[in-house]
Amino acid sequence: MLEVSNVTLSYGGVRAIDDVSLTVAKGRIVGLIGTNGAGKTSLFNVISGFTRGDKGSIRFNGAAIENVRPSEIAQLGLVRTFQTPLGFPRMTVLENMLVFSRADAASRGRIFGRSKPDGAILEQAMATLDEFGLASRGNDLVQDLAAPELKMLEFARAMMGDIKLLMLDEPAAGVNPALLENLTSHIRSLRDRGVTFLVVDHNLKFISSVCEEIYAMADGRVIAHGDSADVIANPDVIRLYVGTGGADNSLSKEAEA
Ligand SMILES: Nc1ncnc2c1ncn2[C@@H]1O[C@H](COP(=O)(O)OP(=O)(O)OP(=O)(O)O)[C@@H](O)[C@H]1O
Repeated sequence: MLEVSNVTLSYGGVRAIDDVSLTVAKGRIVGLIGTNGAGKTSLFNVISGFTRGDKGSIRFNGAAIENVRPSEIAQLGLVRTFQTPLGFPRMTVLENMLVFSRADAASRGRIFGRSKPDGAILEQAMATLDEFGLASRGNDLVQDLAAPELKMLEFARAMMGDIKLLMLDEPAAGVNPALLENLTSHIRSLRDRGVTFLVVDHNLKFISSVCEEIYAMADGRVIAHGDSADVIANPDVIRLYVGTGGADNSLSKEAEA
């Protein structure tokens, strides 16, 4: 579904991505780990079109997307979230859902000062909010949401389009254990409904429990790839995390277990 081949990106003298190749097969939940500055977000930015790589190719369902704009990439069904959830803080939760809907402006209705939103779109938005525990927040302003609710909204909003591949950037950051379980079950159920995932996170316990396959990056390069359990137990990966005291240290504990 997603094929990243030999992608390189430099910021001045810093090589943020150094000849990275990565594949995400349809229906998989793939993790991407690495300590701070490893190049994970830069890679997300290049895949989703927000940053143009210096070299390399990216194909999504067979189509070359390395020179395609983010909005067009999203329309192809490749959607990403951000470390800091984006949104329209002075609009309501429901309006934010409608903005992200794939429907045309007329169907999205009153957010553009026109008629009421199309019933089917509204129904989809309400059902999705309900699924993500935000049903009672529909009429509240996004600026009044608590951080975990904002995370859930970002996830819910992404579901308003016809998503094929969802790239999650640190979904577990700042999320309490109960919500994390909730998030994990959302990811699994969406996968069962046909969504493929690429997930970046520092919480290795979360990543290794939700992902079947992991890529590990360091200094812009892929240093390990394989089944989650194998990558978590990989000596280079352990050295990286133990050496920096990075992430939540669950890596070393899991590897020892
Ligand atoms: N806009 C930028 N300008 C200059 N350097 C940048 C820029 N964005 C990233 N970098 C550098 O590129 C390297 C990779 O950064 P990146 O944010 O992709 O890493 P990361 O693995 O996502 O880290 P984190 O886990 O902290 O988010 C780092 O050395 C970083 O300082």
